[in-house]
Amino acid sequence: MMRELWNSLKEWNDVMDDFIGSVMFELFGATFVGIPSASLGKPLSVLTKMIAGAYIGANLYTRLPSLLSKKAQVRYRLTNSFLHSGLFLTIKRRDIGDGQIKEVRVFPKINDVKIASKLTEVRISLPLGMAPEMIQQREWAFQRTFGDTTQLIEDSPGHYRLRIPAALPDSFRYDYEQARTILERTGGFPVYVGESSEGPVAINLQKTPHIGIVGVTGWGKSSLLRIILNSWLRYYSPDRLRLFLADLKMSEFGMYERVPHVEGRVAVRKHEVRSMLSEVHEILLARQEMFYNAGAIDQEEYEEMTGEKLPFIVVAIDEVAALRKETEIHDVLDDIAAMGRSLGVFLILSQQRADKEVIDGRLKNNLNIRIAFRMSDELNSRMFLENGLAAKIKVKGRSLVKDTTDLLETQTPWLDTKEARAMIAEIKDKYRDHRKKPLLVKINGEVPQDVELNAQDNKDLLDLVMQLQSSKKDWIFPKEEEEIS
Ligand SMILES: Nc1ncnc2c1ncn2[C@@H]1O[C@H](COP(=O)(O)OP(=O)(O)OP(=O)(O)O)[C@@H](O)[C@H]1O
Repeated sequence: MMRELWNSLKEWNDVMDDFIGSVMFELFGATFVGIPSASLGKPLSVLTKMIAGAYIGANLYTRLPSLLSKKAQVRYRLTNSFLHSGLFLTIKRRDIGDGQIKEVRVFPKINDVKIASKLTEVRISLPLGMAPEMIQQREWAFQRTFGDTTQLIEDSPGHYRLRIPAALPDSFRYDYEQARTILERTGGFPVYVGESSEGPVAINLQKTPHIGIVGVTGWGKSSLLRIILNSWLRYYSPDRLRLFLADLKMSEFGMYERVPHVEGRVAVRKHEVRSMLSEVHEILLARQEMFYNAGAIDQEEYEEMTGEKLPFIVVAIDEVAALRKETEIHDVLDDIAAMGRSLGVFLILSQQRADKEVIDGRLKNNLNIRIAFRMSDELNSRMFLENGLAAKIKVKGRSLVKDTTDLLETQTPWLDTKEARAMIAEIKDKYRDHRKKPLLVKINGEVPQDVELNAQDNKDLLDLVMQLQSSKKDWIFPKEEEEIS
């Protein structure tokens, strides 16, 4: 009871603070703090105070509604952050009262505040004589005031925009329709990565290829992989999407075994990953030749020229750090990272840390989409995102998504394993009789354009692939003189 009373008193006190601050701000603008009224010269003092009183009264009367508005609150909090971070110039002026020279502070000018349900934007311009670095080096102060994902953007020299995204909910359920809508709207080869305060987020992998997911254990990496894969499996047919999955923790990807979009078995041992990647490498080289022969520079152009749609190929590896000593594997990953975009082959690599002992610099540089859940410390976060914000994440499933330009705070919708399995069962059922085109069957160096397999052949081929993989052998192709019966 006492605590509640105390809390409401504190709340009231905060509101009053904000209110009084807003009044002062609205009346005197962002240009002056320190009003020199206390030291007014005797003869002028009464008169000036009367004028000031009348001015305050008139302003209060006309501006009261706007003083209580959210915009005024934003202005007040921003001015406060200018003040506390030292973002002002100190200039000398003559006091109108006593004629003495006094120091006054000149703050950046807040030109405009726009508040929408999902985003607040503030336009700021610098006063004459203020160096741009002064504001650029104080993004931290705005983040402290308005939240970690606040961004300062330079619109033109001396003119800045502060983007303040609305707060995200801590947890909400996965809704496929929401994912589908944004996948459709994004186009290319989109990946759905969660919800930001501005709505659902999808990124076109054809433009920004390869994803790195990092975060300490238990903060949402697997749950993100689940929503990425499940959204894709429902959105694409196996003729448009093929997955090569490796799960070195032997936990998350088990549920995707025998899904028609998934090639072979999920690799759980290093030698299985090696053999899986040698297959992907074959595909990479074959596509390279195929596109070259057709005179196409990438998958998009090849499809346009030939009218033939090829499947997007994704290699997803959960806990890639377990492979850090496997140079052969890393060579293939490097090749995919470097050439994969144009050939329609993409990587999703997930791990707990991002330092160079775990993932080499070249590979990391090619992971154009970086998604960080909570990270162990600022240094690690800086290495991955170029800022320390991921170490401050306090909500499970909350991540920072950085593509080549933007940094967005997102929340992964929650899809529990039971629901994910139910979705997968429906997908398996939907494609039960689907005749999947083999991704690549290399016979005597030829890549057949159209191989029709019936359901039994398809199953036999799949069983053979699985046998080969589980017997730890690499691909076996028939010798030149052998006939295929
Ligand atoms: N998007 C989310 N919304 C709500 N809760 C979540 C979300 N993501 C994760 N959690 C909570 O965090 C727990 C751990 O999540 P998850 O297994 O995805 O973490 P992880 O980073 O993959 O961990 P590990 O590396 O151990 O596999 C979940 O069981 C769930 O309770």
